[in-house]
Amino acid sequence: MLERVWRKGNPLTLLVGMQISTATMENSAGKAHRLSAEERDQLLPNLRAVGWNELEGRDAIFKQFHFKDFNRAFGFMTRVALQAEKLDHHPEWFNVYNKVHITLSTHECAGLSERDINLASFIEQVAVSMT
Ligand SMILES: C[C@H](O)[C@H](O)[C@H]1CNC2=NC(N)=NC(=O)C2=N1
Repeated sequence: MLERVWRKGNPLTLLVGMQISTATMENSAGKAHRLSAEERDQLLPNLRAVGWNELEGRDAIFKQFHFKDFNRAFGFMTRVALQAEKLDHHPEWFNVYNKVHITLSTHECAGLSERDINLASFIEQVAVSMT
C-alpha cells in the first residue's frame, strides 16, 4: 500500500505515507536512531521535492516558509508548536514577520532521525493549509 502511494502520489501524499511508515521505525526502547544511508535514500527525496534541504556541516534538514502576513506565519507556528509538544520533538526556528525558517534534527542521536521526517511531514501539511 505504502509502495503504491510512494510511486503514484504527489509530494504531499508521499509525505503522509512517510508518516505512517516511519511510525514503526523506532526500536522498542523508543530511542531515536540516526537514519541509515538506505533510509535517507528512501525518505529524503520526498522532502527535497517540497523544498527541504540538508544543511552543510550538520546532520539536519532546513526549509524557509513564506506566508501572506504575520498572522498566517504565527498561526502556522502555533499549530506546529502544539504538535511538537505532543511529539516531544521541537523545531529550531526563526521568524520575522511573514517568514519562518525551520531546522530539524534530533539531539538524542546527534543527527537526522525518523522523528525529524515525521515532524517535517506534519509541518508540510500545516503549511499547505495556511497558504
Ligand atoms: C528531554 C527532551 O525529551 C528532549 O530534549 C527532546 C525535546 N525536543 C527535542 N527536539 C528535537 N528537535 N530534538 C530532540 O532530540 C528533542 N528531544
